[in-house]
Amino acid sequence: MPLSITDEQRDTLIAMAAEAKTKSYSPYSKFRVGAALLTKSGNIYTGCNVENASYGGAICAERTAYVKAVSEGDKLMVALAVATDADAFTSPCGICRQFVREFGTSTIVILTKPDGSFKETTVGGLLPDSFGPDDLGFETIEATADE
Ligand SMILES: O=c1ccn([C@H]2C[C@H](O)[C@@H](CO)O2)c(=O)[nH]1
Ligand SMILES: [Zn+2]
Repeated sequence: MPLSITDEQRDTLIAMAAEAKTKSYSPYSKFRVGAALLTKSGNIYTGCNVENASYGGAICAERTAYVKAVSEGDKLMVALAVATDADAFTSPCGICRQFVREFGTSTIVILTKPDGSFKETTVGGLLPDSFGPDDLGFETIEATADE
C-alpha cells in the first residue's frame, strides 16, 4: 500500500514549506526555496536553501530538512513539500533526489507554486530505477503505510 497523507497534513506541509522559504539564505542566486518534511513520528522538519560565497558549498532546502530530521533520529520519511517563488512546479535537483532516495522511494513529494497549487509525486517517481542501499546489500530504511 502506498504512503498517504490527509488533506490537512498536506495543507500544513505546504504552508510550512512556504514559511521556511522566507528563511532562505540565497544572496547569490536570489532563488528562495523552502521545504517541509513529515516523518512517521508526526514531526515536521522545515528547511531552506543556504548558500555560500564558495558557491559549491550551498545546500538545498530539501537536504536541509532531511538532515534536520535524520540528525534528530527521525528517518522514516512520509511526505516532503517544496516551495519556491517560481510560477512553476520546481522539482528537486539531482543531488537532492539521490540524497532523499537513501531514506525511501515511496516518500510523497509535493511540488507547490506560490498560488497554493500543488502537484504530487514520489521520490521513486522523481528518480526511477535508482541506485540505493539495496544495491550495496543494505536494506533501505523507509516508512511504510499503516495497515
Ligand atoms: O529544488 C531545489 C532547487 C534549487 N535549490 C537551491 C539551490 C541554490 O541555493 C538555489 C539555486 O539553484 O536554489 C533548492 O534549494 N532546491
Ligand atoms: Zn537540491
